[in-house]
Amino acid sequence: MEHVQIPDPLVEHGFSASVDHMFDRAVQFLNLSPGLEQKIRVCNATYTVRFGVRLRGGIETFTGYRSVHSEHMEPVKGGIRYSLDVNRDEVEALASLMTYKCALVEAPFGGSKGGLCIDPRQYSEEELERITRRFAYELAKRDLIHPSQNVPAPDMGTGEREMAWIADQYARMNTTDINAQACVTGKPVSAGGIEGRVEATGRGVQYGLREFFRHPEDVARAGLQGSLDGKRVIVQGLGNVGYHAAKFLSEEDGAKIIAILEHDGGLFSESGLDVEAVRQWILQHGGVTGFPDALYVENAPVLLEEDCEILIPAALEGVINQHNAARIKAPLIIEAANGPITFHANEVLRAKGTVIIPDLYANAGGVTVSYFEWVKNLSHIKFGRMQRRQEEARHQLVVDELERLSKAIGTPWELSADFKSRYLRGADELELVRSGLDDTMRSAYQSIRALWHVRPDIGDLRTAAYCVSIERIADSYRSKGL
Ligand SMILES: NC(=O)c1ccc[n+]([C@@H]2O[C@H](COP(=O)([O-])OP(=O)(O)OC[C@H]3O[C@@H](n4cnc5c(N)ncnc54)[C@H](O)[C@@H]3O)[C@@H](O)[C@H]2O)c1
Repeated sequence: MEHVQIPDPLVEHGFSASVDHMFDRAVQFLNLSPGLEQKIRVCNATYTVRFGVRLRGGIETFTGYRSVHSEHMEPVKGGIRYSLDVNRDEVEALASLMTYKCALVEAPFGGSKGGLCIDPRQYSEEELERITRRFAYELAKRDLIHPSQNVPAPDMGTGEREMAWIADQYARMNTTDINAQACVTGKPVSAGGIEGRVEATGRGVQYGLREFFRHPEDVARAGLQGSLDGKRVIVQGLGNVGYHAAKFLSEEDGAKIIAILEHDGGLFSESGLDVEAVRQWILQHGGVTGFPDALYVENAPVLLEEDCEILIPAALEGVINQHNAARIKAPLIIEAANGPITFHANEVLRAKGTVIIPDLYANAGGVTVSYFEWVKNLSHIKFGRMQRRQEEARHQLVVDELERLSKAIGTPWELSADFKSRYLRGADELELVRSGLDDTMRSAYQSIRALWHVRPDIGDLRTAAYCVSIERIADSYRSKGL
């Protein structure tokens, strides 16, 4: 029994509209008052800023945004994107996805997102630093960058470098704020970041897929069987998220990356691509063109329609849409990017029985590890130091007891030095981050699949994920008030 009005394809243009339609489908299954539904759905505020920077003997004016979707928990959290396509609708859609994503993985944040209309490839590092610092200044003076109010992170076109500039800019403006480092996450480890943040979103995609493949009934719903080993995978976008996901899946799970789509074309190899070699080629040449060990396809988007078991869009939104959805052959799609499938395409794929692991779950690894980084910054203690001490103390007790028992039974023996050193060593920061991420991805998937199986009328993992998330946000409003 579904009451969702399928919008006219000719009027479904916006990214926000797509996210809202997905929200609307989910709330039908929840018992919320219309007022509360509306409160959760709408974007609270979007700030637009235009600022000038002296560059190359003249003045250049830039437009940037920071949108806050929901403050049911603070700080609000979400990346900053650098791209010429950035616009108000896009940041609002991305901010709402952040709200739902944080609730799903129980990261205690509201949702936000920012963007700057810029093609970063057109500027030198020095110019980018000046532009970034000025943008950060504009946002920070309105508390849109702030450790307890609004904490950005990397997104398309930005990374550790930009986050370090933002953190430094904020610290200079707030010299007495002892928590200044927590104003942004995704910083380099040497500047208050955390091990494992750079890989986190791609790592989360891998952990999410592993969890999916641990459930044969779920795998069967996609018409597949077995494990990730040998599965043919197509990846769109070999940036931060796509590269790490493709690398880990091929190196650690035996998946075969048969196609990579980039901004300047695509690569195809039935026997599998060497992800590291392609990445190095892109870093040196700015794109995939000319890569020697694969078939080059100029019209890359057609590769989305190739035969494979798993499709991983990890670049832009709206790439699977009303024009190509019917031709997508992959039985399983994991949305590493935000919003890669429009609402219409989602309808077509649902009807075909394609299983979609949705963005709000699939790429939540980034915000999960950002949360660890934020906590590390606020606690002013190396992440895991307390756990490590406790772990070492517990392990020492076991070793002592084993040695005491061996003497007591009169057959003295000694633990090898190798065993002792490995056993006594507490987990390091990277291990703790990875295990925390794995745990988060596993438990979030359990909560979604439980609903997917118990309520067949819900129909798909995306709707189930929205239901879990919206219900948690509603609970927060119910307990705390508006
Ligand atoms: N970085 C994170 O931690 C993070 C977290 C959650 C979600 N995401 C989402 O993941 C997606 C990718 O983000 P990222 O951080 O990897 O960005 P990125 O800038 O590191 O990489 C994006 C890649 O996509 C490629 N690309 C651009 N246009 C393309 C096109 N038309 N066709 C194919 N490839 C194209 C770029 O060349 C680049 O290699 C975005 O949707 C982002 O919102 C990122």
